[in-house]
Amino acid sequence: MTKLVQVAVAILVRPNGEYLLASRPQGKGWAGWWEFPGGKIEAGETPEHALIREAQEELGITPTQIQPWIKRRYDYPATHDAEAKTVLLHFFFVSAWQGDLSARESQQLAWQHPRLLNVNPVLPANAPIMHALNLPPVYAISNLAEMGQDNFLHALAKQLDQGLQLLQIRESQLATDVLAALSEQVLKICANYDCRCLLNSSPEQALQLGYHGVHLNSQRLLALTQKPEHLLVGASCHDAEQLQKAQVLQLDFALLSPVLPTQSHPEAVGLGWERFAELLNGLEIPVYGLGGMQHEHLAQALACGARGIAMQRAVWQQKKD
Ligand SMILES: Nc1nc2c([nH]c(=O)n2[C@H]2C[C@H](O)[C@@H](COP(=O)(O)OP(=O)(O)OP(=O)(O)O)O2)c(=O)[nH]1
Ligand SMILES: [Mg+2]
Repeated sequence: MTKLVQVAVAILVRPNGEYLLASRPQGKGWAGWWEFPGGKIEAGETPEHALIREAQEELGITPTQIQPWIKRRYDYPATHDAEAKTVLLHFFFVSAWQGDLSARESQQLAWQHPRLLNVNPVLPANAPIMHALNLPPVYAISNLAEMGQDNFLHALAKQLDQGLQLLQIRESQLATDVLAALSEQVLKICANYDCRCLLNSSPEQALQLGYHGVHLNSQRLLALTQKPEHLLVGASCHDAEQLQKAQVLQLDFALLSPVLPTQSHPEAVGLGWERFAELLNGLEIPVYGLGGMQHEHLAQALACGARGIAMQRAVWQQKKD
């Protein structure tokens, strides 16, 4: 039996979304491969303590804002420079720290833009993590029925100014020509920002209207046999089977709902955080929680292993700091 190694891993994130990777120094197994700073949890240590100690040892900094994220198990085979082992990786986001960051173990350090990874190879256990980091923590969903078009476009401009990076236009009630006109306006506004837009519709219509992506409802997901090409693809899921399907088709992400009771579906009982975390456990596809979400639920969603939260109402209200 291979041994199980518990590891604390720090994803240092700058306000602009860039995160830090480090190369594994010579003399360690998998030398030269890129990873997040971190290391083994020692006997008697909590994962948080290990995270702080490793950040001090490897980078000379003390994390001051720590957010627990995904736990991930991975079996490493034996290689020329390392024995076989199973790791349980405890990932944390670190968004603030004290001290000047420096490479204390003669490792190379590289800040990475979430969508332009320019170092390689990255440790294989981290592949799904890199996919998740391609996506921002907040996914906004349009709500013209309640807001009207003018208010929506106004609120959209405000959110883009505040850093919104992922948007779903979900307006199936609109006539085709009205949807086309709205889409043109939305895509034009978003083109000035780093925001990707998905249309909740068929892949064909999303492509035809010039969207970056398509968001599939669960019916479309269940009918799908292959991931549509040339589009970012998300799908709405409500149970384990649908999440599995989204994962098998290697979609870019899934939405899981409703996490909490919501105005949109007053008859539905929310999954609750515990069940939400259970459904995400071991899943490799990034997932957003939807249903009753407010900005302040983000930390809880991350702690359940989600990539973030999706919002159709609270996101259009002014963000609280
Ligand atoms: N730090 C870190 N380790 C990772 C990541 N992904 C991943 O699979 N691992 C694995 C590689 C190693 O098998 C294990 C970390 O152990 P390590 O040997 O680097 O631990 P350490 O920094 O405490 O170093 P050491 O002095 O004990 O050798 O976790 C990652 O992103 N960061
Ligand atoms: Mg280390």
